[in-house]
Amino acid sequence: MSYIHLKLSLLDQQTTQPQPTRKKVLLFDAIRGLQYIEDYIDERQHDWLLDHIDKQPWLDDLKRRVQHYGFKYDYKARKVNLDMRIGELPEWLKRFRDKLYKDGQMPRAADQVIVNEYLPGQGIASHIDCEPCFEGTIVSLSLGSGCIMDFTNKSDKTKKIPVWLAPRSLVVLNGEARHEWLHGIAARRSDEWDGQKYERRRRVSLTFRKVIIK
Ligand SMILES: O=C(O)CCC(=O)C(=O)O
Ligand SMILES: [Fe+2]
Repeated sequence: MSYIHLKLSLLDQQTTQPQPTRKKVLLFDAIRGLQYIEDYIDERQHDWLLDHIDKQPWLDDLKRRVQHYGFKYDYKARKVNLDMRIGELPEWLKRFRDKLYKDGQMPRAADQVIVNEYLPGQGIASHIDCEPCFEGTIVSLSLGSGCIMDFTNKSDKTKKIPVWLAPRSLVVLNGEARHEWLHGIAARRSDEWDGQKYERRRRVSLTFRKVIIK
């Protein structure tokens, strides 16, 4: 991509999707334990992280591409154990793992990270992250495109709450948000937010977790 293209795509990003104006931390009355932090990382950190991710190999055994760090997660068996340990998180991820811990976003430092890539039209089915596999705090950092994540109440599926995830934002699931609500991203090419339609672009997310070793 040429410099001009890059500039244009950044400009495009600024004008076509809702952008964070100032640091905003949102708590949701309806979903206890859900926290949304805009501008969790700055643009330099965002680009640095994406750059590192794009230098690593991707797995494409799912509908979307993923990278697993620390431990491999078995989506079919919904399990993770010591046999699936890959090793320490790479240095470039440790920085953010440490930041999350120091900022108090995670009570224990993460030892597993999954990177998900979503091209326009791709999503992730509604789910609750494996409860016996991972501790009670799950954190997800968004890069690239914004998108809507839907939260659906586990015991009343008519309760569905959309949350806009802007690039560079952090979403933190604890308590009910972690255990009583499913989260998912619809597989579509655009999102409607505040009465406006936003075309999706490539989104990359990093989900930080602490594995429960039995
Ligand atoms: O893309 C995201 O922000 C969430 C990913 C997710 O829910 C997961 O990997 O379990
Ligand atoms: Fe999840």
